[in-house]
Amino acid sequence: MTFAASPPVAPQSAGLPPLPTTEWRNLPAAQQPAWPDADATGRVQDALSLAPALTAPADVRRLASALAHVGAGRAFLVQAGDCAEPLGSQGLAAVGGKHRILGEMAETVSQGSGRPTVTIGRIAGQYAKPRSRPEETVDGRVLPVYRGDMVNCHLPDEAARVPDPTRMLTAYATARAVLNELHLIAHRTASSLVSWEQQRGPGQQLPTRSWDGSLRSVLKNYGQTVEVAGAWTRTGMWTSHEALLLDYEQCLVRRDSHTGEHYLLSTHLPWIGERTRQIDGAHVSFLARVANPVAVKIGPSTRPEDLVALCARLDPHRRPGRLTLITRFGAGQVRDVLPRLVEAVRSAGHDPVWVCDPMHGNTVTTAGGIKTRRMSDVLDETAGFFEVMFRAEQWPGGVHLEVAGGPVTECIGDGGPRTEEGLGRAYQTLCDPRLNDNQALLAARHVAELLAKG
Ligand SMILES: O=C[C@H](O)[C@H](O)COP(=O)(O)O
Ligand SMILES: C=C(OP(=O)(O)O)C(=O)O
Ligand SMILES: [Mn+2]
Repeated sequence: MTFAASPPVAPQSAGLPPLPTTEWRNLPAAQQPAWPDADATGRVQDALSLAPALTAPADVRRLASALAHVGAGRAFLVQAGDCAEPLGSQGLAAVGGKHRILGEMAETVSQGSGRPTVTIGRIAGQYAKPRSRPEETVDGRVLPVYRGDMVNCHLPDEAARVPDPTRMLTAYATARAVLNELHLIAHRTASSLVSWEQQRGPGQQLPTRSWDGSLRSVLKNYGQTVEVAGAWTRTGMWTSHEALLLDYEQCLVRRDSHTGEHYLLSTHLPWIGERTRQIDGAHVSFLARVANPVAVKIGPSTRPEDLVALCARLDPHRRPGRLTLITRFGAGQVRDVLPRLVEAVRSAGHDPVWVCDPMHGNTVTTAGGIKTRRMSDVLDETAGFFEVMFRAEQWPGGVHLEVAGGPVTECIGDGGPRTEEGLGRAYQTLCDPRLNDNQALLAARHVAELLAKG
């Protein structure tokens, strides 16, 4: 049996408010840049609106179906990648490392859970960043803050920090190239898996991970090898990013002529960030209207009644796989804050996918001004999330991590620098500190153990 053969998930958009509409343009939109030239921005938007979609509705629906299986406790989700992806050749060069580490993490988790792992990258679109403050001081100079490569440049220079709308075109082109690279990697991996499959001797274990997200690869709990080659012909992982920059995202909404639904085809899974999840804000209004599965980050200040309102707005028909809640409370708060939110959501009759982001509630700044995270906090918040979920008899659906896919030194602790002094060796992130390969696998093993225990 395969997930592909499972009953199809009902169209996500049945009963959703219609598109196209510009309603969200009249609503407050937090964290948007002030483009200096409205005409230039308009020309970029015209070009983007005519450009080919980056993802396909059928693939987006397949992800919704996979997430429905996660929600039902039949699979686990690993979502990971850069905090802020770089544009251009640098972005492209990072794809192989990301694909490799996500695959290894998924395999590790599957071995612990005995379940398939749905693998989603923070990739091919994670180019815009919300920030805590509009300005920062670098070497005594006050500068507008870096807002992601799609908006401005990270270099500490006044001119470089001016928002440039043509960056949206470069972002689109980079996302396209990254997706193409993911397809090529998936094809290569498919061929080698098929030949390995043909040569393998009796009793040899098949891999359990499902790189392509279709969950049709070799799944312990789902019977025999099924159409391995067919299953590996897509991207190798699903894509996701924070749908932050509405001037870009709204240009990539397309109507699916088969179903009449409107999809945001800049990605498979768009999410709303902690800083833009206002119930009456533009981001919620926008994503409430698209047929993709959607996610929302929720921080420690989330009130149960606000979360229930968000669930009602984003998933009024309570469709399996439609809504993912990504919790990011910090190791010190997860055990206090999460139980009431889980209870409120359950009592309101919603059944979202619950995912733990043990990174964003645990960011600290060193005395020298470097942003970092401690592995001990990352592992502790993950453990707290599992404890709370198991106690509430809810499936802990997945983890959401920032990983580099290389030997960076951005987070302190096991598998990386022991102290702050070691951070400078290979601190390369454009925004938040990411796990290196050792730390990412450590986090995956930790999850595997927690799953096996639970
Ligand atoms: O993830 C990226 C966010 O932009 C980040 O966590 C906020 O970072 P800041 O506090 O440095 O602005
Ligand atoms: C900004 C981010 O997260 P959050 O919205 O949870 O702060 C992020 O995921 O990079
Ligand atoms: Mn981040």
